Amino acid sequence: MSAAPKIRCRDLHKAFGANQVLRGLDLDVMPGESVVVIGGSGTGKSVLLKCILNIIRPDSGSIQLDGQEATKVRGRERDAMLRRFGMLFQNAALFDSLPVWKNVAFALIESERMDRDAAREAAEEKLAAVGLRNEVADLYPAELSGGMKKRVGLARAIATAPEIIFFDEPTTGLDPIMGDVINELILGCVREQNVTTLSITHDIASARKIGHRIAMLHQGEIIWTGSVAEMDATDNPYVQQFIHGRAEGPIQMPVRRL
Ligand SMILES: Nc1ncnc2c1ncn2[C@@H]1O[C@H](COP(=O)(O)OP(=O)(O)OP(=O)(O)O)[C@@H](O)[C@H]1O
Repeated sequence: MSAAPKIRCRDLHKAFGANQVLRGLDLDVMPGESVVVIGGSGTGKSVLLKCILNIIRPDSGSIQLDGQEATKVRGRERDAMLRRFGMLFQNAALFDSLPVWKNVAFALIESERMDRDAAREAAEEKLAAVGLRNEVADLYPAELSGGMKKRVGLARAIATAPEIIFFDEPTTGLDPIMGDVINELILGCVREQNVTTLSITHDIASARKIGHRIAMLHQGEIIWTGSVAEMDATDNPYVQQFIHGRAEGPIQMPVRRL
């Protein structure tokens, strides 16, 4: 691994009104590294991804991609930056009105102006890479199971051969076996395409499998980071509570007692 991070976040702050979500967040993701951000519901994991994707503008702080400040780019420069990313959304976010192959080839057709035949061929190749047969190419998203939708979402995320892929809850809503199939596919993509990935998940089994490094987000900051083995060995009470899913501990969930 080279010494310069692919993604470098420093002292990120983001509030929505009185709700201080990010409060001085620092995070580095090295080239070819797979980092998984864990943390409770509403801690700001999605806000962090959206800040890096330049969908939400942080109030202050810096986000650098290969050393280039990402928070300031606008217009075409921003579009060019976004094209370097692939994204697998939590609900796969497929276009219901388009057949599977057009969903997969969407960016190839729209941004890269690939002709129809070449785009179809590329889509079928990516579908095969995620274990889906050609017959699926002409189906519509409504005809797919949740696991198939995730695979199609993954095929779309890798279609443009991005340098960085974001995975937003890649296994949520899937049974453990299909969840593991998706984890394996993610690992395969990371290995074969040498991409850098940043994932957010509640699923500790998934984090263990796909993460070279785990980063725990709590109260707007990354409070702990380390390998899976270090996560298991740490006596950090926040990490321990989270990975063991205990209600009791330093992390207080805002629940109303009846
Ligand atoms: N566009 C927005 N406008 C106002 N508040 C927002 C907006 N986006 C997020 N928030 C708030 O920011 C906080 C963090 O939300 P976020 O979606 O990042 O949480 P999360 O860690 O991804 O949670 P989960 O694991 O439940 O998906 C929440 O309190 C949420 O209400």
